[in-house]
Amino acid sequence: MQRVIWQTLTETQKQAALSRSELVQDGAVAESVRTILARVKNEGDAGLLALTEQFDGPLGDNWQLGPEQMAEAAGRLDEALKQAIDQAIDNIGRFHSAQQPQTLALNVANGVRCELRSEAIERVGLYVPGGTAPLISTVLMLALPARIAGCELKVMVTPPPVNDAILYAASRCGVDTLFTIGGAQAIAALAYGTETVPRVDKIFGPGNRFVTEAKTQVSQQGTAIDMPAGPSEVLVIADDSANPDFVAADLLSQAEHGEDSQVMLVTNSAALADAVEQAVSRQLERLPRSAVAQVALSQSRVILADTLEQACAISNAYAPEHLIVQTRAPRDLLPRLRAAGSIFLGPWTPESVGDYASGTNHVLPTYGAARTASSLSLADFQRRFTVQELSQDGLNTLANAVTTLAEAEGLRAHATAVTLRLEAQQ
Ligand SMILES: NC(=O)c1ccc[n+]([C@@H]2O[C@H](COP(=O)([O-])OP(=O)(O)OC[C@H]3O[C@@H](n4cnc5c(N)ncnc54)[C@H](O)[C@@H]3O)[C@@H](O)[C@H]2O)c1
Ligand SMILES: N[C@H](CO)Cc1c[nH]c[nH+]1
Ligand SMILES: [Zn+2]
Repeated sequence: MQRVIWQTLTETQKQAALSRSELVQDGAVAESVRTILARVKNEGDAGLLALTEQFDGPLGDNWQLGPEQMAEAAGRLDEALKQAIDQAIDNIGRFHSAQQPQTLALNVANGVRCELRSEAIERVGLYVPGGTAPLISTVLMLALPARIAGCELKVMVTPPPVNDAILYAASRCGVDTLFTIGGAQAIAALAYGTETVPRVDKIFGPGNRFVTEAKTQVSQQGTAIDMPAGPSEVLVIADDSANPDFVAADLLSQAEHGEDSQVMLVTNSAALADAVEQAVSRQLERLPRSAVAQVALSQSRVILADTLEQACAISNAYAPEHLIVQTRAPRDLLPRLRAAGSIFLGPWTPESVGDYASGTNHVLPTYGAARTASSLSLADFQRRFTVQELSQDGLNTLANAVTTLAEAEGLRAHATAVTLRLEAQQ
């Protein structure tokens, strides 16, 4: 990890220190994704299967699985893994069920009733990554809120080969159909539909650069998406009270996701920075995915700040997907933290708990989108709409305001829709 002293940097150097990994910003990805999307749009299943063979190997005939085939996986799965999935389902289910919105209804004036209602988005596509690791937990993060929201059709896609744990999780969360397809070609199939894959209204889920770019491109063509949820990121704010081994483990837990992951340490203690770097080297030796983590670390930074207040400002400027705070009084910093997908407070809250089982959603905005985008929640699977109903008295109360504003805008028909009704009362 490259070390920088914040106070000594010029503005340009500060921007460079907080830039995303070069692998994430590769311009060639957009071009190849455009070609992949066009091929699936024009050729349907044939294009989809050819692209799958090119990037993931031959598909075979059983690339579509229904509820019965998913349920069969339960019999083949290790009991301990089933229990872990079940415990995670309990907590994620609890946290997302509690997010159910109440219908809002009020009389804003006498005889003028306004309501705010929510209803589930009908057909949703759920992308579960599988290129480097089969993300069983992502099945839960997508399919549980979709089921709790009441989405009618839940189509899951994941790169081949699919394992029994993914099938079990999908079955427990009520997925209707699962296709063993991945990458940009799977996003294209969900957005445009093919002879076999149904077109959906909104696509959810994280993925690598190709998947995230594909989501961005189809969103510009009319298919809704959740957010840019790309390669994993974590920023740790720590002071000299932090345990360097804990900090190192948290940094490595995101670095091992992929070569384009990015991890940052911001600290006001040079001694802690030294200790964390040593701990990272020690822990790397025992990591099966050390080669991947090492590439991610080479694009990552240790930033020395003067104060914790400055550390918070640096974190806000970077807007990380995950933000871990390991300081003497982590909650005290919360009011200063303005931009992060999910925040983890204190030494006993590793980011991994949010990845798997605490109950919060691990699908989170990356690339700095946390400045304005939110972590995935039940609301993303629903649309809100308003209802209004006026009594005759209510219309009379509003008539003057509406006709005056309509005339001021030069929109006579708008005014007439009201005045006609006033005349009808006489
Ligand atoms: N932000 C979040 O909320 C969040 C959550 C979980 C995971 N993630 C991230 O999701 C990512 C998952 O990535 P992954 O690669 O493991 O799985 P993935 O399923 O996203 O991507 C694998 C697919 O990419 C396609 N692909 C690979 N190389 C290609 C190429 N050269 N050209 C075109 N297509 C190609 C293949 O079709 C393959 O099936 C990781 O970076 C992880 O950090 C993010
Ligand atoms: N950290 C990932 C989100 O960036 C989610 C995940 C799934 N499995 C392990 N981690
Ligand atoms: Zn993770």
